[in-house]
Amino acid sequence: MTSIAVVGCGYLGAVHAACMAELGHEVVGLEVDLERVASLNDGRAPFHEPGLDDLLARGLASGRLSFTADPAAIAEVEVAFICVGTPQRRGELAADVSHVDAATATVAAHVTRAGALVVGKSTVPVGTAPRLAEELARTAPHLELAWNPEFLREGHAVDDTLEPDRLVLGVTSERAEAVLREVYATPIAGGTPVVVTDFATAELAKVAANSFLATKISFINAMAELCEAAGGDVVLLADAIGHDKRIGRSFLNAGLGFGGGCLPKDIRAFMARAGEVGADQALTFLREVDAINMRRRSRMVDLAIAGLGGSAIGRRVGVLGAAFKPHSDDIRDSPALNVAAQLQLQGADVVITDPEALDNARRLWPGLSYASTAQEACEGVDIVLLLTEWPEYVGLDPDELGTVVRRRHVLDGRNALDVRRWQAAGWDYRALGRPHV
Ligand SMILES: NC(=O)C1=CN([C@@H]2O[C@H](COP(=O)(O)OP(=O)(O)OC[C@H]3O[C@@H](n4cnc5c(N)ncnc54)[C@H](O)[C@@H]3O)[C@@H](O)[C@H]2O)C=CC1
Ligand SMILES: O=C(O)[C@H]1O[C@H](OP(=O)(O)OP(=O)(O)OC[C@H]2O[C@@H](n3ccc(=O)[nH]c3=O)[C@H](O)[C@@H]2O)[C@H](O)[C@@H](O)[C@@H]1O
Repeated sequence: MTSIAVVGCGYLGAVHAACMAELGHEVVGLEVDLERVASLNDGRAPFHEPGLDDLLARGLASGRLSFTADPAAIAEVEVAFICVGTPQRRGELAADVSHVDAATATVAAHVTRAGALVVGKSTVPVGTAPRLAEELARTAPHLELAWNPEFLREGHAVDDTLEPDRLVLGVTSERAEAVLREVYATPIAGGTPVVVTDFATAELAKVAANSFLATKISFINAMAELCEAAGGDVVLLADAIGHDKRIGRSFLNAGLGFGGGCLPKDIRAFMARAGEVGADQALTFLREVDAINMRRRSRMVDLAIAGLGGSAIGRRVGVLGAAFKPHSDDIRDSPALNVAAQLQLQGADVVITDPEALDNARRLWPGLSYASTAQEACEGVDIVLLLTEWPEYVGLDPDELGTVVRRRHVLDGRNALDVRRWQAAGWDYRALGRPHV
């Protein structure tokens, strides 16, 4: 059992803290947001993440898990994970690492145990770890730094943490590696591969992985543009190339593209950092990845307006989905909300529904209208837009929904609906990258 602090208990840190307790460690989560602390100590995840409430309940009941805003509580820990946010800086591509700096300073000031390991998990620009290590050497020489980037997906965060595809340990000593191998003894014993690296490789592995995933999505969305121009079907195209084991079918789902709190900001921060370290040309392709991705949102708006007869003014639009992807209530850079807001700005009366993200959406876009069910959102609408492929929307009965709409016209922004079924129910079905379905 290792005594652990997790600093920053958002989407990453709350899951990490609960999972570390599940693995048998003694964990204190340090979080500046008092509401978040109270909710976590009550066993209620402050956001939607499948399985997290159960884990919190077990951890709290075991007495091995607690949350606090008081940094004095982390004095005796052996390992302090840094899990605070690294958002895009306003008006720039680069990441804002000020929270990481502040969290590291808090750990330096409060962890007193000699030899304790400070472990960065936040996604940072390459070069951050050596800078923080120097800072610690000056301010808290009794502490050592390691970098252990996190690859979990929202919506699958618990499983991804307990059984990760791999662990990347950026370390500068055998002792640091040994401490981290002890922390992750259970997944390692279960077969999780471990890649031990220097700091730079560990930091780069994270943004390289997200850049690759973003590139894969934009590649298939570029093919969708081609299909729209040349008459192909991007879903069949993805199947056709995805059967090639060297390519693989995952992350080839064409549609509205990627959003969320990570892929968009990470590729931008990576481009900005490449310039700073003198590799100006290396990542210019990511600009195109970003541009292809953003073009899908405009294309969706154009298709919707075309479906409304050329103007959105005074027309009613029902939107299924607000979260950036299913199984999450995260609306950071949500393609669905972006499209909904653009249509509203063009004069449509847009009503949005989502099983988990409505409260977050209301806070960010109070000017849009919201409904708690698909039927309510689609009451009297001229067009239905599927923008987040929640299973409950994919499984909707087109006959039943057809009774509440004004026109049976659906735009599938995620290529997720059963085309034949919707067409058989008399719906005019349109999708991105499938001009002839
Ligand atoms: N959300 C995700 O699925 C993943 C996120 N990441 C990375 O993890 C980092 C965190 O991301 P999220 O959890 O999504 O962000 P978040 O914004 O949900 O959570 C950050 C939390 O840190 C707290 N915080 C800020 N400064 C603090 C301080 N000095 N002391 C204590 N708490 C503090 C905030 O109040 C907030 O609750 C980012 O670098 C992100 O790129 C990596 C993998 C997955
Ligand atoms: O750094 C992070 O925070 C995380 O970012 C992503 O995870 P996440 O943002 O939770 O979601 P993804 O499942 O990657 O989906 C991202 C976006 O891409 C879209 N997407 C995904 C797959 C696909 O084929 N097509 C597609 O448009 C999704 O709808 C969503 O908007 C990565 O998958 C994680 O490995 C990483 O840890």
